[in-house]
Amino acid sequence: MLSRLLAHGDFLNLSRFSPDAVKPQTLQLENGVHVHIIAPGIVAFCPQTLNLKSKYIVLSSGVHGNETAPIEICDDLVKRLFTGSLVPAHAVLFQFGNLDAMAIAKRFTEENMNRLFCGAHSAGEGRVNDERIRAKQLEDTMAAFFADAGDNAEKLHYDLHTAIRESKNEKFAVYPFLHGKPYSREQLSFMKACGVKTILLSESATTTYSYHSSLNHGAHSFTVELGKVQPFGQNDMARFEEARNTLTSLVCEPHLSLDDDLSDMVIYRVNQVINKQADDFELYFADDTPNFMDFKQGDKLASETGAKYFAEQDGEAVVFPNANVVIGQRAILTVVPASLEYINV
Ligand SMILES: O=C(O)CCC(=O)N[C@@H](CCC(=O)O)C(=O)O
Ligand SMILES: [Zn+2]
Repeated sequence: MLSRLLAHGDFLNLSRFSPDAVKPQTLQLENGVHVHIIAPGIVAFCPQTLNLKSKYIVLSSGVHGNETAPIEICDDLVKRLFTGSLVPAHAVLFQFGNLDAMAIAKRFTEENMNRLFCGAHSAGEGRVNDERIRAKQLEDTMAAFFADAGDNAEKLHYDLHTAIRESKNEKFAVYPFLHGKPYSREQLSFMKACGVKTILLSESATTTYSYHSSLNHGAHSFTVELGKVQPFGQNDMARFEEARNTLTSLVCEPHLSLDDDLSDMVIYRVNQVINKQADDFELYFADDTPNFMDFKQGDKLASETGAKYFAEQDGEAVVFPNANVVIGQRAILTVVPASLEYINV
């Protein structure tokens, strides 16, 4: 395994197709970088020396198995770190989330992993499926990684996804609920440098991975949506060049110079979180309606036995509409325009 990893860095392929060969171990590359192989799909790289300015960065991808563009970006970074063509300036943990779902090119095998964080993996019936077990492993390995950071180091978590449908704003990020903590102007600049100029303020508690790391580790965290679901190898990676370059700089440059001009950022806040309550939940717009399609006040958005849902304001837009979620889960978010002043940055 080692010779293959050092020659090609194909950690993701090994993890996917020969997981038993991926044994936990720490090695040191010729350039002095320490590599901690933690489990299939989970690996950390640490520079030979860390200092008070070192960042602790978690890049998770593939929490949904068919969201391939970010998996390909992270696979490429991991390959270049293993083979020494990139040298990290900060500690970075890569987590390729749902290896089983990648194998079947599906969002998940049994249960949506991105609803299983903040300990939800162990609630109710407990860790009864592979997604629940893996969500706990992702949480545990993140906790161990951030524990090394101590209290003062900057902790970052970008949970990289792609949307199921087209989006009017192709790249966007969900800023998890901060419970009154300040929003970060620097983080918005970082998103902009990634080509992500649309930000959606969640403003409520969830059990997503980015909310978990924000709440429980005080990390600067985002769910980042890069384009639309495509099979492996079929992404137009040119569309994600800014994200790829900026993530590379984040990992490899001691200090990032970011453009502080946020005037072209588009900020939305969530207005309605519509959870599915009945089997007959139905959307009232076309299947190919893109994310951020806006409606007029009073337009009917969805219905199900016992409830009808309407746009409450002119310009209210839908994000992540999905009638096929399980009962109790989010079937639509609606968002309304907000501003930088609204979040005081
Ligand atoms: O396109 C969709 O419907 C879903 C894309 C996706 O996986 N989005 C994340 C967002 C998580 C968040 O709200 O922070 C998800 O639904 O898990
Ligand atoms: Zn996703």
